[in-house]
Amino acid sequence: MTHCVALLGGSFDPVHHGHVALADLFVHLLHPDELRIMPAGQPWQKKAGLEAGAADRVAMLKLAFEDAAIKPRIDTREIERDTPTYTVETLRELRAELGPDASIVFLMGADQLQKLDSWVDWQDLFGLANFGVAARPGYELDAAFLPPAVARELAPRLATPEEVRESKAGRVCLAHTLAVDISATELRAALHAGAAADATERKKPGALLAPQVLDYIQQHNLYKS
Ligand SMILES: Nc1ncnc2c1ncn2[C@@H]1O[C@H](COP(=O)(O)OP(=O)(O)OP(=O)(O)O)[C@@H](O)[C@H]1O
Ligand SMILES: O=C(O)c1ccc[n+]([C@@H]2O[C@H](COP(=O)([O-])O)[C@@H](O)[C@H]2O)c1
Repeated sequence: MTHCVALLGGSFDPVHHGHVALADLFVHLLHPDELRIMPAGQPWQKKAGLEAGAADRVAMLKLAFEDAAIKPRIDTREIERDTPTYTVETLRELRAELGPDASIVFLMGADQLQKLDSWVDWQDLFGLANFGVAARPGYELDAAFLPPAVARELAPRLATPEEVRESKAGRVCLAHTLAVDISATELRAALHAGAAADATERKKPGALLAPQVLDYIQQHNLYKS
């Protein structure tokens, strides 16, 4: 059986139930040998920058995934790099480390697929890894709603989870069943609003992330002011 590594990259500012559900879904679909979580160092498309520091984002990831079906390795290489975070660079490194035969599956939500053609050297990504893309409320997975260049690139690559698991790169599995309407943007806003959130229609932070992560945020005074 092919050695399979599922990889979830993200800003995780902070990690929330949507991230854990996305990773869990693909662990169940792919049965990977390894799950890696890769916090971005300098996610260049997030123009406003990140609010929490790298050490806090890593600490929160460890807490959020402590009960996961497969205990992930938190891979900090993108944080240690002092240049903007380009996935193509990370996947080149990983391919060199894992060898030509490993199945690498980069996981993402539908919002990222919608703008995949804005990623640096995006067409090279398919030579390096497979992709597992999950539905996300507010974003379409259907080809008719994707940028035409992305839809064209995807069409011949669509595959079942079993095919992706046994393929080293170039295949894409779409998972339509995820429906977690949570974003870190909304979560940061709820945390900043604090007690005021109780008096509004806003969802409470406790509904959006793991209790141990919320405790960490409160103990370390993150997302205040
Ligand atoms: N609710 C969700 N459902 C499906 N995928 C998600 C969800 N939230 C995040 N993801 C995916 O997880 C990865 C990392 O996301 P990220 O850390 O940027 O969180 P975010 O909630 O999108 O953050 P922000 O609101 O700050 O943009 C991305 O591939 C993103 O598509
Ligand atoms: O390589 C790129 O140009 C690129 C552009 C946008 C996003 N990404 C990656 O996609 C993942 C999710 O990004 P984000 O912004 O939703 O946290 C994370 O691993 C980013 O490094 C990568």
